[in-house]
Amino acid sequence: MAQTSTKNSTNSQEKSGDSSNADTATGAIPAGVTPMMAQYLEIKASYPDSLLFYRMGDFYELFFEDAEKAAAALDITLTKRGKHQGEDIPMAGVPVHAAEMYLARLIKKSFKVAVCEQTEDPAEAKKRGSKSVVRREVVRLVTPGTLTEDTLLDARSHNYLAALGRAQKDFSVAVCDMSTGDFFILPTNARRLDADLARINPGELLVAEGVKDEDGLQQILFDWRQVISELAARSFDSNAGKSRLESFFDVASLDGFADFSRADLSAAGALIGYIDDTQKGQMPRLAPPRRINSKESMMIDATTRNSLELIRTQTGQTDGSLLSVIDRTVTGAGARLLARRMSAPLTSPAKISARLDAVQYLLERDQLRSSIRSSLKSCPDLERALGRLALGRGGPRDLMNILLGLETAHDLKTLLMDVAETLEDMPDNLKIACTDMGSHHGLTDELTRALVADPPLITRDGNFIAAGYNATLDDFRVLRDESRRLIAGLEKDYQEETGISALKIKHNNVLGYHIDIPARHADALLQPPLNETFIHRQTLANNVRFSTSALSKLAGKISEAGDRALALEQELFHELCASVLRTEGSVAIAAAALAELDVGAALAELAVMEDYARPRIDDSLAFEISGGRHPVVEKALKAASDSAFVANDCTLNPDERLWLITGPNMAGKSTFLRQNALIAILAQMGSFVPAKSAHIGVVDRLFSRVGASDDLAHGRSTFMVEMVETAAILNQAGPRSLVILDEIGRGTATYDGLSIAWAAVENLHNINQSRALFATHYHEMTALKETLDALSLWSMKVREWKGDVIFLHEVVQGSADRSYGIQVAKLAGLPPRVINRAKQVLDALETNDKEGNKGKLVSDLPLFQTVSDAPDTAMKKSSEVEEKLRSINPDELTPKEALDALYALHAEALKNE
Ligand SMILES: Nc1ncnc2c1ncn2[C@@H]1O[C@H](COP(=O)(O)OP(=O)(O)OP(=O)(O)O)[C@@H](O)[C@H]1O
Repeated sequence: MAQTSTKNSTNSQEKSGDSSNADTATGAIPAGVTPMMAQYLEIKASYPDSLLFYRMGDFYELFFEDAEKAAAALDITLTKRGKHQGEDIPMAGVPVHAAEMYLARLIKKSFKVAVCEQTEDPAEAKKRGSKSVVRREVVRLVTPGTLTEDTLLDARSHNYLAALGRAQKDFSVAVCDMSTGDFFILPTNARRLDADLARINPGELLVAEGVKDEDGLQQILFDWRQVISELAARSFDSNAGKSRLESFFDVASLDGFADFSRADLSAAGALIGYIDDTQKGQMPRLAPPRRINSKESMMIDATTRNSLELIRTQTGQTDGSLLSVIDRTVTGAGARLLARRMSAPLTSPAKISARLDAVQYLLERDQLRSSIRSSLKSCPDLERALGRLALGRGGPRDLMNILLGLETAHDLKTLLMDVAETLEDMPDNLKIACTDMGSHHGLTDELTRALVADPPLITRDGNFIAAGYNATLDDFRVLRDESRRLIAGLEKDYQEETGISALKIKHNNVLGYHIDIPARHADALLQPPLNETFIHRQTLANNVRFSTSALSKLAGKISEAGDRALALEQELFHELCASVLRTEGSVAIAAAALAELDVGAALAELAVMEDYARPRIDDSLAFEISGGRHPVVEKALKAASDSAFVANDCTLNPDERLWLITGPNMAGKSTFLRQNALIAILAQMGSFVPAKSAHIGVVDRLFSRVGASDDLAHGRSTFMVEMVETAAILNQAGPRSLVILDEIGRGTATYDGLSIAWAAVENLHNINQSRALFATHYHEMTALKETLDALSLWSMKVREWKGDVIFLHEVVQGSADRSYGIQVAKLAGLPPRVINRAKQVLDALETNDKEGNKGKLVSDLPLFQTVSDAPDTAMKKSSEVEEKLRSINPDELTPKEALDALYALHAEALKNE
């Protein structure tokens, strides 16, 4: 709803919108500018790139260009408010109580919003003079990477703020999630940067001014242009960064955390500086920075992630991605951890096995797994509640969430310890989780005593501290409640005294407590003797209102008791927050342990429900998948109750590490290629895999190029995109890599395409020596078998039946003899005329090819020959139907005969299909 009113504005001068030249706290004002507008312009000048939400009473108002942008983005009314230098001031406004919703929409559209609040009481401003303006300050800059509110965030994914630092040739990306406190630093280099950014997938990326236009970086950063915020180069100074980190973590040296490079310090310093700027000094809780060695995880570049549809599909949906299909987590934190693991599969067999051990343990214990999952289901988001409390944006419900989360941790720890004979029986990761869930009795006891069962979201109205927790609060409340009882008594007394049983004591915001009687009884109270007690306040159409000194006294007591109770509750709230934050480190560790358990139990559940097997991961170069399946395609087939998914083996051992796969379109090549890449990712992230068995020598880099499309934003054609991506693979892949290539060279002339594909396979085989799957339509390439030892030929099995093709989706040894392109085109519904013509062309091409006489083709197949000389049967038949139709005279037919004729024609038409 459009909101344009300025009701409840706080200061008469602000409302007037006149062009007085009065002085303000902000200094001299140019002629024709109101004091309020002068204040606005001064604040706005510091935030040129943000929309300024300027607080006016119950509204945030936007002016000038900001108003125009916000009105268009939010679909709210654009109106005018006063004049500035003779021109109307465009204005739009949003109510404060609904501001979060509007903020969410603006942030989604990549705006930044500076929230400017009134920071003094209007009464104070008035003391400075009737024309003074209420002091206002920007209290927060809301940007895509600095969100903490549940309403602005997706519970199941991280929202990362990242900063790209650099020192000479070294790069580093510092990353944090302000809502959870996660903080890590990823050293990288120009070659890995693309993959590392894709792994992080930041909601906002901070870079130094000008960096995004530099050669080499331009291409990589182009994909992130929507989320880039440019900062002055000095924000990335590594010395300043070091000091900032030391002061943020309150340490004399950072050595205790890790050995940070200059690039790390540059990135992390810019990140902390930006948080400080946007949060106006109200800093979030951040875990000490972990320095991650990117070699510890499988390198997967942006194109590969995109083509494999890991977290999102190529159209940007979460539904239909690998993550959506395997995610059985029951908490937001668990879902975020699972996504993190999928984004960065491990490369250490020992660490992978440790994760798999935990999954297996929970897989073998149905009862334990189900108890863990049902207890986690009702567990609130401990990490985010803690994050909000640390930022001073939390409320009583967040305290309750901390309590419930810690109680769940305690229950789960007990559950796990009960099941295991000794702690030693448990796999290491679960043992660590048990320890991490810790013991927080002191805090949970305190919170249990302090909080009511269902506390409100915010502290404003009080009533969240339980009775019995604080004696003084209890006293205030008794007083408050007692006074209420006294009001009821007073009402009764006055009814008796006046003889008016309709007399009521009511409360409203204008008069406070007052006596309300129907107008017909009013006279008695307006005359002696009652008018000595009852003081007239207000006459309405049907009611008259009075006050008395006794009532005013009582009201004063009530309000005082209420105010004091509220103030005390707020104080207690801050004390409780402080207690939580004193142990924030261990609460955060417990939260992480809960997420770990959720992921372990979810992957175990997945393995049981979907019949996944535990993969064997080691340092060899093996890749042996037996009975592998594609989890997403399998699910889609199940949902459509279509035919069952056909499982396939894949063995890329050193002596046959490159599979060349031929077969028609639609036969399942892409599915097969992708499923093997997905199995490698699932295995190395520590999940069981959709296969009968899997033995994988750790894959350090995964490359996938499956189908390309135009990249208009980059100004690249399909073929160019394909070549850029292929170049990246051939330049970077090594023996530990897994490469998936589908139909390289398709986008250009046949012989060019074939030559490129040919050379690419030779390079993969001889130079890269990677484990690779290469699908192609070029049957000529099967000749490579003669020269490349480790290449083996495979094809997709199909069966021909009455001229149609049936896909068996089975990968079999050998090469395909034909493409079946025309049969597939027929299945796709190309008109029979075109299919028949294509068959003719194909026959002619094949004959001429055999005779080595391509030039003859054009003369054999003049353009319109088919239509004139050899009208295709389908066309001829439809003429017969037409002729029959023409011979019918509808006027002469009985209804029965008409129906019979219709059936006959229909049957004829079917025959012609
Ligand atoms: N193993 C399988 N079992 C059952 N159905 C399958 C299997 N593999 C693929 N399919 C089905 O066949 C369809 C086509 O598969 P896919 O896209 O992999 O074929 P393709 O050979 O790569 O075709 P194109 O060359 O046109 O891309 C899939 O959408 C799926 O419905």
